[in-house]
Amino acid sequence: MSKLRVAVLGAGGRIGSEAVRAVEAAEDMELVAALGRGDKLETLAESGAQVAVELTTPASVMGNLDFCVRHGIHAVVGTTGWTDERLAQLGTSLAASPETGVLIAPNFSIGAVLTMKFAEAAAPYFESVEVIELHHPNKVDAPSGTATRTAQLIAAARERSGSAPQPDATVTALDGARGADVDGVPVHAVRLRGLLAHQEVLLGGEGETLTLRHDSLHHSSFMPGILLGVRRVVGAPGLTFGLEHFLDLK
Ligand SMILES: NC(=O)C1=CN([C@@H]2O[C@H](COP(=O)(O)OP(=O)(O)OC[C@H]3O[C@@H](n4cnc5c(N)ncnc54)[C@H](OP(=O)(O)O)[C@@H]3O)[C@@H](O)[C@H]2O)C=CC1
Ligand SMILES: O=C(O)C1=N[C@H](C(=O)O)C[C@H](O)C1
Repeated sequence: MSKLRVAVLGAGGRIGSEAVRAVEAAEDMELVAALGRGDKLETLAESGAQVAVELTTPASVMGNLDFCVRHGIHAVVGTTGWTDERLAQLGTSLAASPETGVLIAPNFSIGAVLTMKFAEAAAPYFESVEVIELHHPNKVDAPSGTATRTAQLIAAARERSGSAPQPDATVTALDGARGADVDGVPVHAVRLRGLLAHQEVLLGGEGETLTLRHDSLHHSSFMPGILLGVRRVVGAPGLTFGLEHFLDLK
């Protein structure tokens, strides 16, 4: 069987460099390009890549994806910064290249995907829900893509089940004291030397709390998800948002 030809964009970065090693080690894949900032995207087209793994920055991702989609190169995207406007723009590009698949995964680690699922399931049963994400201090954005997605899933689940707005009688003396508001769910971002990528979902009801916590202790936690995404995206035209769609989760 021929190997999948894979390129990594952002190959010199924290997660990109780990992805390069993971693709090189995968028996069913061949690393055909490893691009950093300043490398010409034409190299990507010339490499014959079937799939590009996009792990750059929110400022670079749209241009890179536009190039990939125009050249019929499938993409597995971990880069953050997704807004409705950006997704609509990507949708327009994909409409012109309907065979091409793009997976955007706010988080590639199985534990983080499960935390999102559990939070979504639990949210309607508690009056209060807050999300705390904790990352290394070199992270470029806040809140994390994972926390934003988690809060969106929580809010949608509560809306579907007719949950009341969260109780909160606080009058804040300082802006930001209650975190960011993502669809009505408070999201707090911690940046701390020594951490990698962590998240807690705090749920509170009458006389009880439930805490869901996930810890990525090493960038290797994201690699099985990236490799799964590469294998599956070639058969999934259009946009897939969230790795859960490629997992057999009940
Ligand atoms: N979905 C997931 O599971 C995960 C997602 N992420 C996300 O991935 C992204 C990268 O994170 P991280 O590795 O920590 O960040 P880094 O800053 O370590 O890496 C980003 C890399 O991309 C390079 N780069 C920037 N622009 C381009 C470009 N146009 N073409 C090619 N390379 C480019 C940078 O080069 P230079 O240094 O020269 O600027 C840098 O080497 C972030 O958005 C992060 O949130 C991270 C971990 C897991
Ligand atoms: O920048 C990181 O490190 C991470 N970014 C992603 C995010 O913003 O959710 C995924 C993970 O949290 C690591």
